[in-house]
Amino acid sequence: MIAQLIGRRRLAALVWAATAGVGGELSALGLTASAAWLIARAGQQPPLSALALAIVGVRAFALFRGGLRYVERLTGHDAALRVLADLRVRAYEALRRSADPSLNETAPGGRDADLVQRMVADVESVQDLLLRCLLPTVVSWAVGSAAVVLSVVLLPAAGAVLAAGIVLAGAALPAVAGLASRAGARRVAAARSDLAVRGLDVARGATDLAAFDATERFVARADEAAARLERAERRSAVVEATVNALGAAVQGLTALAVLWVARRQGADAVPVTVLTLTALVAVESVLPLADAARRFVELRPAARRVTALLASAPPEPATLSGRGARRRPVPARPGVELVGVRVAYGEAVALDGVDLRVPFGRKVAIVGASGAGKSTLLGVLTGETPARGAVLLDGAPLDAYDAADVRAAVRGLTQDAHVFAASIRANVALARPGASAAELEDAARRAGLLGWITSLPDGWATLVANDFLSGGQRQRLLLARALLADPPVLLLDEPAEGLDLPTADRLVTEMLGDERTVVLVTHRLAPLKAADEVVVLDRGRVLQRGPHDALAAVAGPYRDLWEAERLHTDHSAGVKTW
Ligand SMILES: Nc1ncnc2c1ncn2[C@@H]1O[C@H](COP(=O)(O)OP(=O)(O)OP(=O)(O)O)[C@@H](O)[C@H]1O
Repeated sequence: MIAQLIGRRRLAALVWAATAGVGGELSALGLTASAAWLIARAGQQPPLSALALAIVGVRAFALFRGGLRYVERLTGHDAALRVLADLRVRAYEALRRSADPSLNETAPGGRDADLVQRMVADVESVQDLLLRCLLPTVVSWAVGSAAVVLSVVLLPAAGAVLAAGIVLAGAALPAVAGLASRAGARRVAAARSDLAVRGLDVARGATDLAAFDATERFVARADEAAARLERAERRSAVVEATVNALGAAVQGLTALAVLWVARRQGADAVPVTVLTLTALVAVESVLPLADAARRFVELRPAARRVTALLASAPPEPATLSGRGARRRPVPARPGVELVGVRVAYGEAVALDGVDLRVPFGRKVAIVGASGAGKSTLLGVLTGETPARGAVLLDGAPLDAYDAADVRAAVRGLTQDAHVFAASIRANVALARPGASAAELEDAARRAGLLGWITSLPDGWATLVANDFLSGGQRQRLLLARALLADPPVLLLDEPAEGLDLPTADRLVTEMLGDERTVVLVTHRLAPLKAADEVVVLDRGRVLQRGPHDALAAVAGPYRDLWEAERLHTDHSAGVKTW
């Protein structure tokens, strides 16, 4: 897993960093051992010349320790950042290929912003995996082993004791820390998500809670979740502190045991001092492994997700995007077509064998109950929603074109369109940044928005955001943006949502009078007399298709919907006039 994340190009840089790290820590060990030898030997008052080598050794080790630790930090961070930079590109490419409907028809799900965000966080966490898990593990084990070898050379029995201490502190404790951390992290994550959900309920539903006198009850629920989180975090902290304390105890006991064994074996004061202090430093050098194990447990799921993403992305077909690949230009008046299109989100099937042929200039309305698959169908036409079956633009699959050209040709007002916290002008002009004032005004007028804009004190410069607008204003602003983009195939998902019925019907009728191709999703049927074809979807399947009048004339789901709408409209009109 780690080798796949690092990639062969950066392996050498990491090996350098690990070598510098091992060198730095071995110098620290050497410094302790030579200083211990120097102090113990000096106590025996030998001639100064007998200490000369040790004095040079202490100085050299001190210099090497500082220098090599610096080199390790520098090369380690440099290597980790380079690995990260490579990984970002590889992950992005893999994400793009996985989400490209033309390349991967088996993994529908769309480019979900949350998923992308999580993937960014996952990739970032690889840096910690290298710097806080991989390098410390290599360095700690190298230094621990070197200390054991040195001790065995000086006194085999002391070496055996040190080896036991190192295995305890460097393997057993990290294993316990890792297991405890996994259980603790699970408890904390569950408690944190529970608190987030309950906290959001209180914040977002404040008005409803106040109206139904339920604020206290819901705040108490959130308090309970906060207390649970606190308990879970305290428990994790206790486990962590216990592991740290055990580490310190193992370090002290190992040094004492080495001292005892060395004395019992009748060793001289000098080797006893060297062995004891070496044991102290050697066990200390493996203590960070407990923290590395905890972090590894935290980071492993993210690393697995990144590895799986890199492994799962289909290879880029050379004919489509290889260097110099020639893509078809999108004609000015393209038709669109779906053949046997199927989209599934896990077990749930959103579209099931849908065929739809829309020659240029045709106006098609998609109707059906909530969840029937209408928005999914629009997503498939733009190429945003991966699908099985064929999605054709001017008779050729979408992957025969540049993705940007497809986006420019087939677009409009979709359900996930967003109003940015910016001026009205910036929001509308997003579709065509170079648009003239006249073009902006024309789009706003057609969307029924111009009157409102000119009535505002700051006009086009008025700052807006998703939350500041009424449903109807928001929809018209997004429609103005879609109209300014002026695509040959215009997709409209409930463009008149939030408007009063006469305005809504007028607006939709006007949209259906355009010269371009229009694919419209709507719950309102009255204006569909102006459509060439109405497609009735039910649970992802086409139930009926044909012109409005023909469908309304025969018994079936469309006539039921139409009669229900007429009844409702007549009733509303009656209530109003009465
Ligand atoms: N990103 C998604 N992940 C999982 N399921 C999804 C996703 N998007 C849509 N679905 C499911 O696919 C089905 C079709 O959804 P779609 O949004 O296309 O319906 P719709 O006809 O546009 O509904 P509405 O009229 O309520 O907007 C629904 O069952 C929905 O729950």
